[in-house]
Amino acid sequence: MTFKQGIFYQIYPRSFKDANGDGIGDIKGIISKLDYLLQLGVNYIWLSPVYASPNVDFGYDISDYFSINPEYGTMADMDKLIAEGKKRGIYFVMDLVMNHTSSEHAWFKSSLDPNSPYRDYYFHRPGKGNKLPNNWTSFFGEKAWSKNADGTYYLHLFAQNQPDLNWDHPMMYEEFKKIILFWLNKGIKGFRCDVVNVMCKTDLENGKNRLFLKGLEKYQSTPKNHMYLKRIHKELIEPNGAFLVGETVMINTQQANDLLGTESEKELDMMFGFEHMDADQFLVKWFKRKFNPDKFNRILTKWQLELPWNANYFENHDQPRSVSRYGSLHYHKESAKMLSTVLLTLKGSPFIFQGQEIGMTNVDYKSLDEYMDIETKNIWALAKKLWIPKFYRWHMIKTVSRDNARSPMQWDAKGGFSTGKPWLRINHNQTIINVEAQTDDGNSILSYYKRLIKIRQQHPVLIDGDFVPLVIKKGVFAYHRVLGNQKILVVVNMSSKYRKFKHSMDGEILLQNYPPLEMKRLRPYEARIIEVQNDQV
Ligand SMILES: O=C(CO)[C@@H](O)[C@H](O)[C@H](O)CO[C@H]1O[C@H](CO)[C@@H](O)[C@H](O)[C@H]1O
Ligand SMILES: [Ca+2]
Repeated sequence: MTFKQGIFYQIYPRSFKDANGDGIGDIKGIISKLDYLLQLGVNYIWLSPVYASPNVDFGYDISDYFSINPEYGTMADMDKLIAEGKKRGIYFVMDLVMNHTSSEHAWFKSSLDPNSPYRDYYFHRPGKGNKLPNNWTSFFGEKAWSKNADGTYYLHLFAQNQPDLNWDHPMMYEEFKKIILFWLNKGIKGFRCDVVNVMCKTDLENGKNRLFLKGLEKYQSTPKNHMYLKRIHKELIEPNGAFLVGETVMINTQQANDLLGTESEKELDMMFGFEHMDADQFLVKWFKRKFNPDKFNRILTKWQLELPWNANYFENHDQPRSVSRYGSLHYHKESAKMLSTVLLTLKGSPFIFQGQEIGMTNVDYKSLDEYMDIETKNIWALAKKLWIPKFYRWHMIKTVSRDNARSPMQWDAKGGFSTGKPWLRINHNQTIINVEAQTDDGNSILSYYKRLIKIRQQHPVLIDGDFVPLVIKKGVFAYHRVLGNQKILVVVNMSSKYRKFKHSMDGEILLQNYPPLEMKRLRPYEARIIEVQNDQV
């Protein structure tokens, strides 16, 4: 099973399954659900960080890359998880954070001493007069520098507890070589590389004036970044038959192709782009605009046509739930199935985020203290400072907060996630949206995902076929996948209105999310996968 043939499933361990009743998901909980993932048809699990961490950014602030966060279990549990997965033909992709560590990491603690050999593992710099070393701002809407006790400052593109690593330091590659080989030797098959295209800084001079992410041009996909990715892929990944999927922010298709490298000098094997995620925002994600499906589908089509292979996703632990964002709660089942139809028939590796397979929605929290995400709390405070009225601040976090994705998995109607009090409240709609209710219901979203994954595995055209656009109009999105004499037509309606579709839909219907009906019009959020005659060959 190559990464190109596999179905990927992302687990956010803190919210997946709690096995010891402390309200926090853990590795034993994941082991207990491997058969569920096997039945769903999953081949690879991307595991968000389980390393030791003070949890300021819930794992994306790593204090020790060689040990497991005790809340999630032990290294023995991790070895068992990998072994139990292997028994079922399910392999693991670890999350690798190379841009920053936790400020609790031994390297950083030691680096606070100016004479420490670790001093230049980070960017400790003196201020300029009473000013910060430069004007850069962080991804979490703060200044990108924080003060050390000795009056100097250190750089952090994310939270102040996530100091950036200095990849100009000759030891940095050696350190991550040890980390990568440690986990590859444990039998994992690949890495999801966190914000992997911001980790090398050309210099620390002031950045151009821009509303958000001042300094971006100083660290986005720099030449040194490309050099390190080539080296990691050639010296560590290829010799171990592994692969890299990169989280690559703020890039266009040209920059994406550069980050794929070349046949002889590979960098990333695939990556998560963000252009489709930005289709429903003004400037930044906090200012939402009405979802325009045609804009969304034009962006998807561009990436389908301009990249040889994509890592396709509509959800992850940083994004709101797709059925709430791109679908409809009124047509909950139909729209969740429609979105999955596109996700699993686009060219590239499909990534399903935990709970997406049952149509989990954005959370129904009523007050700020129900939210746990540092970025959400930062933005609330920043918006308050900017005099944004309370009703709109509330609208911002309700629609955009990352906690929309992180509420505990809904296994059954009354708390299958944990016997204890969950670390983050479960959505009250677990009474109707849960795995147990959908498992034996042939018409459920879960059953649809299972059939869809089978169809994908049985039709090589859906894996290796060319993507041939046909229609993007008024919410209708249609395209062919073509491989030799195999040809499949995918037609979906991403709107709540009935829509005309004038092209032929003759052929064998492999799957649809509505009962069959001889009709030229598409019903709200309708989706059809049709095997058609390939009259071109
Ligand atoms: O959610 C975002 C900002 O609003 C994204 O830009 C996100 O910060 C960015 O995609 C990087 O995300 C990754 O690195 C972060 C820092 O490690 C971590 O908080 C995210 O969870 C992770 O996916
Ligand atoms: Ca637990």
